[in-house]
Amino acid sequence: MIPDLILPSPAKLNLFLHIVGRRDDGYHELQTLFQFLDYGDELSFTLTPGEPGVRLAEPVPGVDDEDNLIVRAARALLERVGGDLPGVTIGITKRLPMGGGLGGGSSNAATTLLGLNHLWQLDLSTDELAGIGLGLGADVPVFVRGHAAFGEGVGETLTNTNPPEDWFVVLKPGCNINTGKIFSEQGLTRNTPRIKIAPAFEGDASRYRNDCEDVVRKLYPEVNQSLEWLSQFGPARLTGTGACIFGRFPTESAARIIWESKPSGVTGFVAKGVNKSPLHKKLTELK
Ligand SMILES: C[C@](O)(CO)[C@H](O)COP(=O)(O)OP(=O)(O)OC[C@H]1O[C@@H](n2ccc(N)nc2=O)[C@H](O)[C@@H]1O
Ligand SMILES: Nc1ncnc2c1ncn2[C@@H]1O[C@H](COP(=O)(O)OP(=O)(O)OP(=O)(O)O)[C@@H](O)[C@H]1O
Repeated sequence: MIPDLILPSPAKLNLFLHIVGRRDDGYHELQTLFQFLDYGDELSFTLTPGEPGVRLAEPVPGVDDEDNLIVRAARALLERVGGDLPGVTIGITKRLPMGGGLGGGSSNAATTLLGLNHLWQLDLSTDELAGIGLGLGADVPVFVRGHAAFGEGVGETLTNTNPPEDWFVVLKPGCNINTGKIFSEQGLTRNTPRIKIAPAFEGDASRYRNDCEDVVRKLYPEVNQSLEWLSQFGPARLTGTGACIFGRFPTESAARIIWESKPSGVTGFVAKGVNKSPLHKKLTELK
């Protein structure tokens, strides 16, 4: 069957990630710089008027359909709008590693919210969709809003910004990292001084860091080794709570030269940093 809509579900990088405090409910307050990559998963939406409800064309390996953020996003939207809507089957081409710090699941949730808002002609505002998204995960709102941003709170307070659109080598060390585990580590830095103004770009690499990096390096030697290798060519950093790491390069060819020389067995990809999400670019083209 030909899908009614095919949309990208891009990755994000945390160009830096500072932990500046902890809320009473245990969640950590962050200051982070989000940028999108022109690389990610793809979702396809096929309306099934004779068959109500939401279903996945195929399960994502290792994730129960009921827990899948795509299904949870669609159900949250249905709950918000009620009414009699045509059913939908959602297919996924998964390229982003799970537990990689690239926000794959969160991005899938955002693409589902925006895709169904479009297909079902719901006309919900971005604020409403970001609000529904926040209920699904802290990283969902930035994917719903679709612009590179300085994130505060748990990532829901977003100020648009325009970091340079450099090229990145993203490496996936051979381990999956559970976000909750890293945030519960005793040795985590939790008191980085707050930055007062949203940085226009990342600037001086030594001033901004990923506060999860030291803990992750100690717990996962694979991440430590990959960071040591990539940092030979310039500053290399962890995204989110890992496991992926990235190095930035001014041109595609510079990034590809490093990519071609990576140690055998290391996976990952080369992608461009973009300040407008590929999802929003596609939706604008459709309008
Ligand atoms: C690390 C980031 O990727 C940075 O963009 C995000 O903050 C993580 O967001 P996420 O994947 O949506 O994380 P969640 O699935 O909501 O959180 C998993 C667990 O990590 C802990 N957690 C998460 C985010 C946060 N700001 N503080 C936390 O302490 C909580 O124990 C939570 O139960
Ligand atoms: N559609 C989905 N795609 C990927 N993971 C999903 C999905 N739905 C639910 N999950 C669950 O979410 C977990 C985190 O996956 P995700 O790909 O978002 O990790 P991540 O890149 O580390 O995210 P973050 O950067 O937000 O911490 C997975 O281990 C999986 O159990």
